[in-house]
Amino acid sequence: MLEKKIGFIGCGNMSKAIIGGLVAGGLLKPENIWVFDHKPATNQAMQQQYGITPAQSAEEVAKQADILFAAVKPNVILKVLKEVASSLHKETLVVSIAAGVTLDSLAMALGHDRKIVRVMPNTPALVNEGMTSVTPNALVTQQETDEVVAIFNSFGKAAVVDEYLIHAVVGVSGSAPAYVFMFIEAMADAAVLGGMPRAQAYQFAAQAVKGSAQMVLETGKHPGELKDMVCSPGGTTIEAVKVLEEKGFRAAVIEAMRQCMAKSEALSKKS
Ligand SMILES: NC(=O)C1=CN([C@@H]2O[C@H](COP(=O)(O)OP(=O)(O)OC[C@H]3O[C@@H](n4cnc5c(N)ncnc54)[C@H](O)[C@@H]3O)[C@@H](O)[C@H]2O)C=CC1
Ligand SMILES: O=C(O)[C@@H]1CCC=N1
Repeated sequence: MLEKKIGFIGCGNMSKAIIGGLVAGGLLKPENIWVFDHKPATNQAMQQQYGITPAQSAEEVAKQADILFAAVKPNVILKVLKEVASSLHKETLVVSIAAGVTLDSLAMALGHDRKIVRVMPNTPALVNEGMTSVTPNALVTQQETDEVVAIFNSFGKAAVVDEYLIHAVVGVSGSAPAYVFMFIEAMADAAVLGGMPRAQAYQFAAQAVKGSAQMVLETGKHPGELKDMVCSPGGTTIEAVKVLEEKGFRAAVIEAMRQCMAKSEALSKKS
C-alpha cells in the first residue's frame, strides 16, 4: 500500500479511469485520493462512488498532494499549473497526462526546479487493463519513477519511455481504444447483418478482440503467424483477409496513426 496523498485537478474521462483503476487495484486508501474538478457535482459524485476526498479548490489539492495529477485538457493545463505552483511543496511530484504538452512547457509553468513526470495513459485503465507510458524529467529520482510506474501498473501495464516516443505512444495506445471500438462496432454490425441479435454481437466481437490480443501477449508468436493459424486453405477466413487487403485495411490503420502522431507532434510545438 502506498502511504502517499494523490491529488487530481480535473476529473473527466481520464481521471475517472485512473481513480477507478487505483481504487480497484487497492494500492491506495480512497480517502488519500484528493479531487478537484471545477464542476462541484463531479467532486460529489466521485466521493459517493469511490470514497475519495473532494477538495474545495485546485490550491487545496496542490497543498495536500505528494503526487499531483494535472488532468485537464491540454489548452488549459499550463494556466491551471501556474495558478497552483506556489501551493506545491518542494518535493511534490507533478504528473501531467495532457497530450502534446512537453516537459519543458510544464517546467516553464511550474518552475525549473520542479519534479515533473509526463504520462500517457488510456481509458482501459477503468477496467484494470490500461497501458501507460511514463517519462520523468531529470529531477525525478529512480524511486519516484518506480512509484509512478507502480501506480499505473496497479491497473494495467506501464513502461518508461523517452519523451520523443510519446507521439508513437499516443498513436498506439493513448488514442488506440477509439479505433479498436470502431473495429468492434463494425464487426458487430456485420454479425447483425448475419442475423445475430445486437447485444450478442457486441459480446462475440469484443471477446474475439480480447482473446486475440491475449494470444499476442501470451504466446510471443508473431501476429502474422497467429493470423495464418486461423486461415484454413480454401476456407472462410482467407476470403475475409483478401477483402481487407483489397480495401487497404493495413494502409488505413497506418495512415490514421501517422496522422494521429503528427497531430501529437504539432500540439507539442504549440504548447
Ligand atoms: N481521454 C483519453 O482517452 C485520454 C486523455 N488524455 C489527456 O487527459 C487530459 C484530460 O482528458 P479527458 O479526461 O478526456 O478530458 P475531460 O474533458 O473528460 O476532463 C477534463 C476535466 O477537467 C475539468 N476542468 C476543466 N478546467 C478545469 C479547471 N480549471 N480546474 C479544475 N477542473 C477543470 C472539466 O470539468 C473536466 O471534468 C487531456 O489533457 C488529454 O490530453 C490522455 C490520454 C488518454
Ligand atoms: O484525443 C486526445 O487528444 C487524447 C490524447 C490521447 C487520447 N485522447
